This record gives sequence, C-alpha cells and structure tokens, in this order.
Amino acid sequence: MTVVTRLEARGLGFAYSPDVVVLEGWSALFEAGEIVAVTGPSGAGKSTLMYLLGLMLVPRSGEVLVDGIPVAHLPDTDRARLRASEFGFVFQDASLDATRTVLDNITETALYRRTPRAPACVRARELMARFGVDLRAEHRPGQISGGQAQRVALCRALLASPQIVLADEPTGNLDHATAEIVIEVLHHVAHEGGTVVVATHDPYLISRCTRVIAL
Ligand SMILES: Nc1ncnc2c1ncn2[C@@H]1O[C@H](COP(=O)(O)OP(=O)(O)OP(=O)(O)O)[C@@H](O)[C@H]1O
Repeated sequence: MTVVTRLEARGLGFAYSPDVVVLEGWSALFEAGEIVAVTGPSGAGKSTLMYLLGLMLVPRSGEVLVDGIPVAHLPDTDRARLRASEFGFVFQDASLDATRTVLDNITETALYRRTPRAPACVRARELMARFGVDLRAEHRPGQISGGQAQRVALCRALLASPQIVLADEPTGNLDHATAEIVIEVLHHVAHEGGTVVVATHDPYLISRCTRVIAL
C-alpha cells in the first residue's frame, strides 16, 4: 500500500449557498504521526471541513492534497477509490445502515475495495472486541446504544487500516473509559505513521491531541 505522509488543505473555500459561506481561503498541513484537533464553536464549519478533507464535498476554491497531489477535483469515481483505500471516516452521527447488521455495516466498505469477506470479518471481529461491541455483531443499529453505534462507526473506519483517519466528534457519546479506548486507538494509528484529524468540542480529547487548530 502507498504510505501517505501528508494531508494538506490549501486555500479551501466552501459555501452551501451564497449566504452560507463556511470556509474562505483556509489552509493547514497535517503530518503523519499527528493527531490534530480541529475545534471551534457550533456552526463554525468543523464537519464541513472534515467532509472536504475526506473528499466527500468538493471545495468551490482551493485544493486538498494527499502527499502533494491535488485530489479535491478528481472525478467522483477516483475520489471514491482514494477514499476507500486511504481514508477512514467517522461521521458525527455514526451513519450506520439501519437495515443491515453491525457486522455487515463494518465490513461493507471491504466490498468497495474488493477485499474478500472472510478476512474482512476476522479483522472486523478483532476491532469489535477491542472496542467492546463484539457481542452486538448480529444486532441492527436500532438495537444498540448511541455510544455503541459510535464505536461500530470507528470499527468501520479502521477496517482497512487507513493512512488518514478523519473523525467528527469520535468521543461525543462515550463515557470516559470508552473514550479513552478510542483515544488510545487513534494514538496507535498515529504511532504507526497514520495522520489523524478530529473535529471536537471535548476538552479531554483536545488535551490528548498533539496539536490544536481553532476554526
Ligand atoms: N447541508 C447543509 N446545507 C446548508 N447549510 C449547511 C449544511 N450543513 C451545514 N450547514 C451550515 O454550515 C455551517 C457549518 O456547519 P458545520 O456542520 O460544518 O459546523 P460545525 O462546526 O461542525 O458545527 P457543530 O459543532 O454544531 O457540529 C452552519 O452554519 C450550518 O448551518
């Protein structure tokens, strides 16, 4: 696998409509081995920034660069491929498919990468055990708690051992002990050479990051 060493936002601008301008000329560099907290008041644009960095939204100006290569304006299929191979994304609301089991939710991204299901399930079960949700593998998202759903979303994001992990309020619904497990896993990703960006209000998570950027 290509080892990604750097994620960069260069002069990013984004607006949902002419009167909802969220970012203007926003730049930052995220290096491998870092856990960067993006903070700011509600509505400042943290989630929007994560969607831009995660190539789910296209900026109206500026670029996102992965290892110096501009990727924000690639065709949809190329961005989707890059997302599947290099990025793990944890959404603020977990965004699980209510019709599928927890295990299927975690392993579904393996399909996009054409990874065989059996090894994906082994890895998914390892992650579930680590986050304490292994007993919920056959449940549907409607049958688990918000904190469990958030941990399931983390398992899904980490399934492919991505080089870049973007997490929107990853400790938002978690008690201290579970948040600590999540933070340790994010540190492990960074220690292995990954780049981690978290959008958060959580003072404890912020204190455990290696750098803080305020929006
Ligand atoms: N789909 C959308 N359409 C229109 N406006 C939107 C949309 N999503 C977000 N916004 C607006 O864009 C701005 C930034 O929203 P965003 O969710 O990125 O902020 P945030 O900093 O993550 O907030 P929070 O901390 O409350 O999650 C807000 O004013 C929000 O109302």
